[in-house]
Amino acid sequence: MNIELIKCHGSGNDFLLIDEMEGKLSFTDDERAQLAITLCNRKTELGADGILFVLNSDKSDARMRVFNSDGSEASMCGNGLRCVARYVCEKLNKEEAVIETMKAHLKVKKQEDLFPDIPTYMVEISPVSFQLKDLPLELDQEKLVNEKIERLSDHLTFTALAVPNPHLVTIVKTEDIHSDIQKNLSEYVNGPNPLFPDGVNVSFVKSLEKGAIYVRTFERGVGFTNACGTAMSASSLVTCLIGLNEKEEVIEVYNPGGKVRCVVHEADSGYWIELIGNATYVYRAEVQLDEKNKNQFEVMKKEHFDAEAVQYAKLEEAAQGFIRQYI
Ligand SMILES: N[C@H](CCC[C@H](N)C(=O)O)C(=O)O
Repeated sequence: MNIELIKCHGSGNDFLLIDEMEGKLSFTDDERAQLAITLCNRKTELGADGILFVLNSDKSDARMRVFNSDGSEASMCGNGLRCVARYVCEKLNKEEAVIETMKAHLKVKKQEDLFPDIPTYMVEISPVSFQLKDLPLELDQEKLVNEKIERLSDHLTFTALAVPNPHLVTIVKTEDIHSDIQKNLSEYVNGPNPLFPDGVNVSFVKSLEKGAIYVRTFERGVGFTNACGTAMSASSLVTCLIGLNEKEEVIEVYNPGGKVRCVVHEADSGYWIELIGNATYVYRAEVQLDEKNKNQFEVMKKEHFDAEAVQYAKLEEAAQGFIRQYI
């Protein structure tokens, strides 16, 4: 079977985008999970943090399903949704669209370039819940906002929220950003444990200055990634809750892969976050799957988007330069 795909990234969080809208391709959920495990393997010619499947939607312009590199499906992916937003808007020749995701139909919209010649999109991150049952987090309380979890740390305080995928966020000092604490804690809560039966994305956040934060995330189903869009959105909201930043104001969110912008909103229906950042194409490829062995494939063609790589490298260099002043 031949599959055409686009390797893309949002702030260095990279994905393989596969279009199932044309009807030439249609996979079962098991096949999607197996494709994610096989094609995201970084020991192959491809490799990525996950796969974005773009499908038709009865009610919206398109539908996104996201599978982590371990084959698990997530309810949401912020960086991936920006890549899907670009793909669908360009396909339908629109400046904005609505994309169906597992828990919501979300607005997406082309934005002014975040940096010269870098395709930039805004995506809506919602619904947001602080109910521990929505992660789930097994604690005998309704919410966890800036509180200790003794089993995880004797000095860190955490906030748990679903956007709607599950996030655990802690505001740390510089020394904790580079320590093994995050790796050890994240591997525990994403293995067999009494707290997070479905695992959780774990973010360590450093406040750089008013309106600027740094977020490093260990992603459920992946591990450490260059960035996690839902985590940066969740982290921005947490910094507003604890008074480091303001709702309705732009927060520059730096990460190991570059930077994005978040704006936290509070509506009658609850919080939602605007996540604004790049949607960069890396290459277009044609892959031939081995019919007999689902773990084997051959890359028949690969065409790189060289100009986009050059432009994104400039953004990344500028972001790293800013970060180095603080961390
Ligand atoms: N690993 C996440 C899904 C991908 C989210 C991330 N890549 C983003 O940009 O939000 C989870 O299992 O909840």
